[in-house]
Amino acid sequence: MDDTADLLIEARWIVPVEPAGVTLEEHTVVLSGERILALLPRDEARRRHPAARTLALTEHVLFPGFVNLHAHAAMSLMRGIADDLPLMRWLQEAIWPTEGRHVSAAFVRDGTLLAAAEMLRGGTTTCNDMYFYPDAAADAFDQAGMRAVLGAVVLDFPTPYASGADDCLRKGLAARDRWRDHPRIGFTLAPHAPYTVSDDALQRVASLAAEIEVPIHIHIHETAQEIGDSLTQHGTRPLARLERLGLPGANFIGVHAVHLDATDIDLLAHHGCSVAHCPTSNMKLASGIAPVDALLKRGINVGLGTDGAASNNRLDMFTEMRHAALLAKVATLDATAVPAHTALRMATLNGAAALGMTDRIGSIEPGKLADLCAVRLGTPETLPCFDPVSHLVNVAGREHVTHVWVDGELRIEESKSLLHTSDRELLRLIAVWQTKLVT
Ligand SMILES: CSC[C@H]1O[C@@H](n2cnc3c(O)ncnc32)[C@H](O)[C@@H]1O
Ligand SMILES: [Zn+2]
Repeated sequence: MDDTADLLIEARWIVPVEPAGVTLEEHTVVLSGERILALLPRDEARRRHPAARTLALTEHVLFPGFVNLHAHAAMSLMRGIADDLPLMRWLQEAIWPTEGRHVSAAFVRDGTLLAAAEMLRGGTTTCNDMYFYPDAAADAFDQAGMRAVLGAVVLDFPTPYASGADDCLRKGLAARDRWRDHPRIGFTLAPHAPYTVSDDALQRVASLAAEIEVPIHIHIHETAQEIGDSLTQHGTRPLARLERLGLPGANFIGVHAVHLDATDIDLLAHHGCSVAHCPTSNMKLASGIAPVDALLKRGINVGLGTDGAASNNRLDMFTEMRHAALLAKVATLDATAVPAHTALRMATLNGAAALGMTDRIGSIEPGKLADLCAVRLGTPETLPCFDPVSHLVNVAGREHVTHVWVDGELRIEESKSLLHTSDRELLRLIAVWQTKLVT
């Protein structure tokens, strides 16, 4: 690594997330190109690196960019089209028919540009996405300058994207090949859910994921109906069926994981699986409350996701942290469940861990990539501030984000987007889609 310092970011507070529980005052993050060179007391950084540019964030907290561990970015074009429905009616009566009529590579590219703009403005620097046309989504994330992990989705029925599971895998692997050397784009295998993918296809996913060394990203145990249907159709709970087919392992990201009994939790812990907790989506679709406190106490890695904007209806990791913390307290009747520093770790380092990326992102440590977010805590509604981590979860929101870096590149400056696609052009694109979707 080149050790020429380019930029000194001096902040009132720095929360590196690792080591856990540490908040540094009057420190500096030293950047060299796309990497973090050092984390030093302010005066020492100035002394050691007198030639570097300096950015003084005098009333801000600096922390690692959020890792959104589960999203369907392009669904932002369907924000608000189907509120107040439970999951299966939401999918079958509203979402799948709309997807059937409108989803195309252009839809995914434009919808993902919209989502990336929203996520970056809210401090999210990495998105673990799952949607049709991952190649088009990768294009959009690349253009926005975000880091993304795209799911090579697998569904066992025909969609506008593919004729079935084999076609999905062929297209997903081709997309992965095209993006193989890109520094900010990665891939997972993403079977949609146990109830939409056959045993044969799931087995193929398990062996392929081991062969090409990518994570498996799948919705699991989202509703009580999913468990009941699986027992009727397969004679087992969904996770037990996936275990029989060889899917759970350290590379397994189970999304939602709401309806878990003791054997399910044992299984997740035994195989070293991760869970993507989506508290807002789980509340909005009335799916239930995931037993996050119990999962964390069993040592299971739990990250946070927004799900898509059609079931949330925002892509806002501040909201997810707050909902995760509050839901855990109300579910356990224990006010100590999911304290603020745990919620922040779930939204950053735990997401990176689920994706196998802790060597690169998720915390502010020398050698890691400079994916960073600054939040201003100097406004009347954020003062006084005794603990900036408590404020990030309980007080601040995405409206307080001022600066966001991805790979050391400034993407949001003084709350203004520096995106490749101008705000005006993006709004024009979205207006065209809105008209199409209602006709
Ligand atoms: C295979 S692409 C993604 C597919 O999943 C649908 N979807 C979005 N949110 C959820 C959810 O919470 N549970 C299950 N399926 C979901 C989306 O509409 C696409 O069809
Ligand atoms: Zn989802």
